[in-house]
Amino acid sequence: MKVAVIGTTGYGGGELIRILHNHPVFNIHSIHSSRDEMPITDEFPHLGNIFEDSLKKIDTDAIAEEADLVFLATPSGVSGKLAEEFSVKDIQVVDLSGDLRLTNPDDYQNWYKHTPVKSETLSQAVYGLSEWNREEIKQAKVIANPGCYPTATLLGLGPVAAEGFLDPANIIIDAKSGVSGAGKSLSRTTAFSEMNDNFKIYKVNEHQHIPEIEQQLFKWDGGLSPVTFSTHLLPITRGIMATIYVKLKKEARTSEVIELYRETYKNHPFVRVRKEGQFPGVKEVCGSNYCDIGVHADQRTGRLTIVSVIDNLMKGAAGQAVQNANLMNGINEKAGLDFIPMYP
Ligand SMILES: NC(=O)C1=CN([C@@H]2O[C@H](COP(=O)(O)OP(=O)(O)OC[C@H]3O[C@@H](n4cnc5c(N)ncnc54)[C@H](OP(=O)(O)O)[C@@H]3O)[C@@H](O)[C@H]2O)C=CC1
Ligand SMILES: CC(=O)N[C@@H](CCC(=O)OP(=O)(O)O)C(=O)O
Repeated sequence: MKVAVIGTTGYGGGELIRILHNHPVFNIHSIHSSRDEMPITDEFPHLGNIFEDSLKKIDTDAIAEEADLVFLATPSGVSGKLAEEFSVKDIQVVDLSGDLRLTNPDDYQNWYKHTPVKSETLSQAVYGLSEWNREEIKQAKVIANPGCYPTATLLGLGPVAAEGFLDPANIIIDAKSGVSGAGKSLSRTTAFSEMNDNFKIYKVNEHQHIPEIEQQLFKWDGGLSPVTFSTHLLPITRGIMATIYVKLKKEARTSEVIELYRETYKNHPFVRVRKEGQFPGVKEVCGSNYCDIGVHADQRTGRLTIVSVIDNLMKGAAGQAVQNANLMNGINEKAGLDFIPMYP
């Protein structure tokens, strides 16, 4: 199958090339940029002698005519416009941005401060949380690939939320991300001297991933209340850790919760649940599509601590995008993604 990538020169786009280069079914047919045509190696020298195609202009008619599937690794605001054009053409779309994730356009306007996409496009988009929406993804033509923080958070909360076990008003998500989560554009916050040897909270109670997390949580359990969600910048390149504190409606032992998580994810190869007493670190998933989860039920406070880690560029972006493209096309979910994490 022929695939095209737009936004190829970004971190998510670069990661798509790394995955797709070895994919058994998808062939990279064309790569695109909003800038002048140039070899991809001018932007990404690490691809030298491996993948040296030239970037082409973004012509949506030509792309849809030649390719079977397009990945949009473009910023919010840009992706939505492209998705509107592609959604009426004969091509599958996987969008890595936040433009198609929120079903309520007012939420999108409020949290992203951009004009929402047309309702005809939005209604085609299926939320691509692969482990929880598999059957819908298999039928989809347009995928809204989940955000990096929502992926870690929702995979961590899913088993207890979907069973209706959560005490509604006590959900606190303390999340931390590596700097590549912010993309490659220069900014004061991500400058070396600001970020190195530092640890900062940002977008306090106003992060754009809050409505995305709540949208899925409320789908699992309509009785839940708004969540507290905090984001921090870690002085590392890749990785997200979401440490989640919840209360369950009835007391449970750690071993019982682990059993629930293992049962829930038993047919999902990319989620690994740690044994009692063990918790994952971000390095244990780095460069891979895995989400690793550890849990502990504190008998003293009655709270459950859930720790969920992913690589933001893989399971949090390009990896899950390819996983969804696999599902959409009836290909083995692990195709192109069967990497052992880079360790140490
Ligand atoms: N980084 C991460 O961990 C995650 C990112 N995402 C989302 O994935 C998308 C890509 O993120 P990321 O790769 O980090 O971002 P980057 O900033 O690293 O790259 C984005 C790319 O988009 C292209 N672009 C910018 N403006 C335009 C435009 N007007 N028209 C067409 N293309 C444009 C640029 O390529 P060029 O200049 O060549 O056109 C740029 O390289 C974003 O929507 C982001 O929110 C989602 C989950 C995690
Ligand atoms: C570390 C860091 O800055 N991360 C970014 C993630 C942005 C992102 O992925 O944006 P959408 O999913 O909304 O498109 C942030 O917190 O805004």
